[in-house]
Amino acid sequence: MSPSADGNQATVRQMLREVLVGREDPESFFAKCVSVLGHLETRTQFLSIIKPLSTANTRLYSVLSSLYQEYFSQVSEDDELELALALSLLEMEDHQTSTPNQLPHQPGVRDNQSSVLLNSKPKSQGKNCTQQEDAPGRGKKALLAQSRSRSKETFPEAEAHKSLHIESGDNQSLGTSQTLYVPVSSASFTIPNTVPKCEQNMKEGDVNLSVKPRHPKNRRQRRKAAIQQIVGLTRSPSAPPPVLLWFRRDLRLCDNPALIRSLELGAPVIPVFIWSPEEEEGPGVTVAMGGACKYWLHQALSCFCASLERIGSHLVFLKASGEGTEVGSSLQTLKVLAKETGAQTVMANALYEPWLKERDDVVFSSLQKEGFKCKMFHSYCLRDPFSVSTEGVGLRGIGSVSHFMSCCQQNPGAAVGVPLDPPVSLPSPAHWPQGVPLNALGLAVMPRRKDGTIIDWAANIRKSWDFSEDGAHARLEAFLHDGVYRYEKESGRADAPNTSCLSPYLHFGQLSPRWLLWDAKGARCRPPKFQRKLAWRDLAYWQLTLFPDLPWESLRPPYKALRWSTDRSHLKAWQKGKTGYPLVDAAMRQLWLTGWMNNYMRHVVASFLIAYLHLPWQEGYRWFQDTLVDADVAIDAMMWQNGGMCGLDHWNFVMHPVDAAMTCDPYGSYVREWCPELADLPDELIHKPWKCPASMLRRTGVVLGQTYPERIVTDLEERRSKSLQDVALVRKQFQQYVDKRSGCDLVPLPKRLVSEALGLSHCDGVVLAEEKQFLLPVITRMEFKHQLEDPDADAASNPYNAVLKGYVSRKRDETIAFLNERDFTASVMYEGAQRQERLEKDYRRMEGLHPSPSPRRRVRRTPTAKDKFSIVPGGAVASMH
Ligand SMILES: Cc1cc2nc3c(=O)[nH]c(=O)nc-3n(C[C@H](O)[C@H](O)[C@H](O)COP(=O)(O)OP(=O)(O)OC[C@H]3O[C@@H](n4cnc5c(N)ncnc54)[C@H](O)[C@@H]3O)c2cc1C
Repeated sequence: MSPSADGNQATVRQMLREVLVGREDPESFFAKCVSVLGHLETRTQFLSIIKPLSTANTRLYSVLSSLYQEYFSQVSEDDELELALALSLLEMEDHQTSTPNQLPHQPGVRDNQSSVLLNSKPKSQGKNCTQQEDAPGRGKKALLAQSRSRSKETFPEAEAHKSLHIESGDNQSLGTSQTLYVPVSSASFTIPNTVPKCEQNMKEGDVNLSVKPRHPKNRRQRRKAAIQQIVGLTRSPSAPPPVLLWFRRDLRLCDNPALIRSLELGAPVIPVFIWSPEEEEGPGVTVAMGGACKYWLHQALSCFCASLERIGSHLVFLKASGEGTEVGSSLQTLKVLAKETGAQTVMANALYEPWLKERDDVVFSSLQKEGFKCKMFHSYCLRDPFSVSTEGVGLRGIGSVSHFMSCCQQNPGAAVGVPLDPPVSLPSPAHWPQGVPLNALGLAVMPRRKDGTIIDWAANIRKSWDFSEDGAHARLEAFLHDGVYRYEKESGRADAPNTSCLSPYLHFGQLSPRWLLWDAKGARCRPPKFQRKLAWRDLAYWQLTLFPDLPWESLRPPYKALRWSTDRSHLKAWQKGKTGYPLVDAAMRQLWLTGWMNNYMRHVVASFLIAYLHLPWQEGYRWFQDTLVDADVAIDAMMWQNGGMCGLDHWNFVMHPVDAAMTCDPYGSYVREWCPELADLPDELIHKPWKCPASMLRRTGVVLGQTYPERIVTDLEERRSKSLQDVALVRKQFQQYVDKRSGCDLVPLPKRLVSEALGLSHCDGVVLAEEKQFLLPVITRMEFKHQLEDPDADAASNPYNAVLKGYVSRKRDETIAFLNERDFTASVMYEGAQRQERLEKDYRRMEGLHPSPSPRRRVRRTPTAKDKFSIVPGGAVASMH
């Protein structure tokens, strides 16, 4: 086959995708196919091009093959030409017949909508058609081309909205066939709020304008009826039952596999959102949906419903219902909905919180038992966390992003694939089920004061964000044009928007990680550090699937016994941004007012809570879950566990509340924005107002303890030492969880990882039966290892003191950036070399040979510290009965 033929076929395949997503109708597709491939090639290749549909979408396949059969079974050239003519003129036909007088006036049809369409009819329409009718002597391709360009000219709204064809009527002669344009994004579809849900169907009523066929047995008519079924917009009793498209945290049109797949079924689609707080919350203390998140969800649902309305559909809101006193469940609600609508298929995109996955498994298996077809798609993470395996990589370094990426590289699983385009229309059911108004879900209920006035705590959040999918794409675009250029080195800056601010959109699935990855890869500036952030996100979900208790239980057993402070006043001060440390306060106020702060600031406030206030990490987690608009159980819990010293990956640093400002807010503008009472202090003192001379405070109107709080703790060094000593104490107390050889903490492994480590299949019963606990040495902060040797030493004398001092951290950032430059390949090669060394060492030991001198290695840590301990332990699994 020639390259150009290859290219043509690729074009045709691309066009076929448009048919699948409803952007093109089968007849136009076939006509274009003949035009692109030519008569002969269409005859020989068409059937093989559409062959995949014979299993994937049988209805579309049969329509296309009947189009093909019909076209090529025409014996006479005249017939062929007539068919081509008919195909090419489909867009003209409606204007011949759909005049107001000719339209049967059906109940429920809103004239104002149809009139928009009808008014746009060109005056010269009759003439155009006559010209077409005069054309039989001309070439088929020319005719098609001419017809297309004319229809664009005369019906610009059709082109603009990529209209669907809703066809009906006898096509024997051009004068009697009918095609109605259904604009999918025009104002003519706006439904007044006052129209009840059932009447909102009337927008679908436009479709009903189609005239009943006069010769139903006519061959072409039958074919068109089939097409109508494919597009799913007919109201005939034989229309396929609707599909329930269950939206959860995938509130988007772009790159939504469940949405596209349900469209491909060719049935009406009923998008539904079910609010079930009990299911969402799961076991333990997840605070899965805090106040800020619920508010975002409310707004996002409202925006998404509007997006669906623009493509001729809408979102049905439901509160989970139960039977009798039973707590409302999604399963029950779906069953009721299926009964009401006659739906036999349910589709959704998967969620990975273990309790939600369990709920989904129960829902789908129970529906399947009752004869429903159910399909779950994967799109929330780049990689399905349940499919990530440590096989071939081992457990060494588990918890770090490099280890996780190694696992993904070694066990690639399903390809990430190409993002899917959004559909331009969504077929609606004949009858919409009765939902509840969005407000009834109670997601954005504001408290009231005693006097009845509303406390609108979300006013600033509203000002700070655009909650729509378009808003997500606008942010992404803005970031890829600007912030991305500074991301590699300056993403820690609090005073400049150098990060993407996409986290809430990713959390609610308004932007898919795959879409983000593709755009980031396609951008002119492609910092590996940014792309690795998506791996961090996946890593968090992987950890949550392995350790479902992640949001409330410390992974390292000894740390559960740590002595924490119970000082509620300190906690309150931290939450309200009144600690007396301007950098911490600015961040906490930004969080309260906008629902967000950048990653660096999250580290600063987390370090302050844990290392200096000695408050348990769970308090920080819970506050974040309630106040962040991107609050994400998996990421938040992983980060707070790491910050709280008990996660898989110890942070090997502690942020100092003043020194950190040298990196993230060197000129004090961030503090000035969020703590305006300090705005007049000079740059060099704005982060430590307690050092200001009294005269300066007077001049700038700052009264410590009045206009700005006094520091709630002043003995920072002592508090750090105390924190270290507490850790040393519990590590001594629970020695069985400390690896004697390396000094690393030992973490009990979940069964899934044990099976992988032992090379067993996941469901192998042997490991489960033996009831053994397997312990793995994990990344451990170097200063803790040293402290174990000298438990009473103070933090300052610890050579591995983890506190970052201003510019040292920037240097560290640069070191890491430098290492990251080689990106993943480098770390994989490094890991590979290390594995090789280990094998060699084991071999020598077994053979009784002298150990070979170890080669010099690059160590990934703060360059100033001496390299006595390695933070990454060996990966041997020990077992305890
Ligand atoms: C204590 C603490 C708690 C956190 N809690 C959350 C949370 O609840 N929800 C949340 O989305 N992020 C959380 N993060 C991670 C990170 O701070 C935010 O994802 C980031 O600040 C969001 O801003 P951005 O979109 O501009 O990020 P960018 O730097 O532009 O990164 C792009 C995306 O990558 C992902 N990402 C970035 N950093 C991380 C990370 N460390 N771990 C996992 N994914 C990451 C996010 O989805 C983010 O939107 C937390 C970090 C800390 C230190």
